[in-house]
Amino acid sequence: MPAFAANLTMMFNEWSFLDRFDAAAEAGFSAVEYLFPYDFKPEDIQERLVRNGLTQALFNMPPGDWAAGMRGLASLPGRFDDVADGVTRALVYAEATGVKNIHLMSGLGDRNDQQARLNYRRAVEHAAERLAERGLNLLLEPINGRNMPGYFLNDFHAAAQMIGEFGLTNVKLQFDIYHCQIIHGDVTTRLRELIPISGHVQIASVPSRQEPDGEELNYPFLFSELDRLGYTGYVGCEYHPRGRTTDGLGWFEPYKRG
Ligand SMILES: O=C(O)C(=O)[C@@H](O)CO
Ligand SMILES: [Mg+2]
Repeated sequence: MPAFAANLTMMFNEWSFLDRFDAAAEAGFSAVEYLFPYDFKPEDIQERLVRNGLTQALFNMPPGDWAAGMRGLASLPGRFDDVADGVTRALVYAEATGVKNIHLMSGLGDRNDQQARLNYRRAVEHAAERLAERGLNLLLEPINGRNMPGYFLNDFHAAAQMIGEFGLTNVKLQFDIYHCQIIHGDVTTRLRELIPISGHVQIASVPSRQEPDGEELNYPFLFSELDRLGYTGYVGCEYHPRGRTTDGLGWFEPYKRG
């Protein structure tokens, strides 16, 4: 049975950010993830994790100016020093939270542009080396172009090929099933191919990106498939609740912490 992490950027928005940890634990989650911790003190996040017996499953490196439309810096020209600073900042939060997986967003750009590919490779290699010193994984996530137009890493096959070329044991795929269904479809086949190189899985219904309890994908089947494939990482619930978060947790009943 998969272990689920509540995504506190999207779920439990009825509470302030720090109170979402308490609400997720109360709802039966044993782990949490979110996009960015950087507006909060590491020790305050640590206190909420410890108080609630929660595992920190994942967060992202600083993405640049999100409000201005930046979606990561790794493939961008002239931003290597900012990527390196972001790794330093993320590691402070890794130390406080005990997280084992950190996602490096690629940024917007053309994956066929040779210079962008070189920038990306340099950023990934730098971040991966520094994370490896602490026994952490660096995750790379393909994101669909409808949600993030112009995103550099917008294809699962290209991501897998790059991960193979980089050849770094702590660089892994972040397999967001929602994005995979939109980009490629044939999700079960992709899981069978790519779970061996994946360090984290995320879920949402398609097309609404709401609770994983209907629409295009049969999640109970996919959860069993993850078990059959021997996946032991977390499954991040990266969805927008239709209404109150707790009202939409019927799908989670069989999986919740007792
Ligand atoms: O958008 C997604 O999907 C994510 O997982 C976020 O972390 C943005 O990268
Ligand atoms: Mg995702």
